[in-house]
Amino acid sequence: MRGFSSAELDVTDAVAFHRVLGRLRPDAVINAAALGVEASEVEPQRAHHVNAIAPGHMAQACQLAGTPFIHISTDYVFGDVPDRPWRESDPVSPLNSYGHLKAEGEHNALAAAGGVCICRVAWLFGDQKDFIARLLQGNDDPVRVAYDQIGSPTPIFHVAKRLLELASRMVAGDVIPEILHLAGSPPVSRADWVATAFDARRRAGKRTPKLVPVSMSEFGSQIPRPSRSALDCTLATQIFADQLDWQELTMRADTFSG
Ligand SMILES: NC(=O)C1=CN([C@@H]2O[C@H](COP(=O)(O)OP(=O)(O)OC[C@H]3O[C@@H](n4cnc5c(N)ncnc54)[C@H](OP(=O)(O)O)[C@@H]3O)[C@@H](O)[C@H]2O)C=CC1
Ligand SMILES: Cc1cn([C@H]2C[C@H](O)[C@@H](COP(=O)(O)OP(=O)(O)O[C@H]3O[C@@H](C)C(=O)[C@@H](O)[C@H]3O)O2)c(=O)[nH]c1=O
Repeated sequence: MRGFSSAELDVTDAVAFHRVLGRLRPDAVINAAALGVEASEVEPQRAHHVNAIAPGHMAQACQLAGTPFIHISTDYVFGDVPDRPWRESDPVSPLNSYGHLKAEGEHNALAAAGGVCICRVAWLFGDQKDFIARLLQGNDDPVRVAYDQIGSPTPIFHVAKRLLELASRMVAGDVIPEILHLAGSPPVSRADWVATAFDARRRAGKRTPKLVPVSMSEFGSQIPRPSRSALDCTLATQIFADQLDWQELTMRADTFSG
């Protein structure tokens, strides 16, 4: 497996991508490059190139080379409406620039080529830079966490393994859905997710701040976020034996630093 930083390969540079593809002849390409929620508001043009345009030309180049292409997308392509987890077949309904650009990136990748799988993940954790790790690295005590944002926390290393397995299956010629939800189950509020981690840390005798559940509106962010973006991952259980469980890893005291 070979990973690239943006300095080694700028995904917005179609010629450079084509050259690397020709030189390395990879079995498959997984594109995780993106600008996040804040950056997509602050640097809209760069975000448009990375999040929306690049997936299209990468998919096209991969198809020409006969290389399966997996593109990582997000729960934030969805908005607020249904009171159930979002299915792959639901139309996108993004609320912020990041969500709009990621939705455009999905569309461009699928329009450009076959041999593409869009994998939507959500609320990634387990790299010591995630939401809970950041709460623990800060000095706030108590920490205030939204009880009214419901989503699908997704363990990074477990989802990475599934992405590699998916890539192998695409290489083997298996039929894979064009869009696949690969996120943690069951749906949970941000506050309950954090409470699960904090309760386990407390039991393990680790320093743990007090948790105060608050509403999303208390953060007064200028950037709208979906209050219900949990992903229905039923389709993935037809490919992988079980669901991705966020609870076990959230309760492991060494998952989050601090
Ligand atoms: N974090 C989360 O909770 C979620 C993330 N996702 C998706 O997962 C993927 C990874 O997100 P996350 O780990 O949060 O993001 P990070 O911001 O941690 O990483 C994004 C990566 O994109 C790279 N990148 C940015 N611009 C370019 C470019 N022009 N060319 C090449 N690489 C570039 C960066 O490389 P470098 O550092 O070298 O500049 C960085 O490694 C994204 O597609 C995101 O949309 C989806 C749902 C949830
Ligand atoms: C700082 C803070 C935020 N919040 C809430 C407000 C808001 O709803 C949310 C914002 O947290 P974050 O900044 O981690 O979340 P955000 O940038 O919205 O996270 C997203 O990242 C992108 C890349 C994705 O694709 C999404 O799946 C999701 O993981 O958390 C709290 O509850 N407590 C806090 O102390």
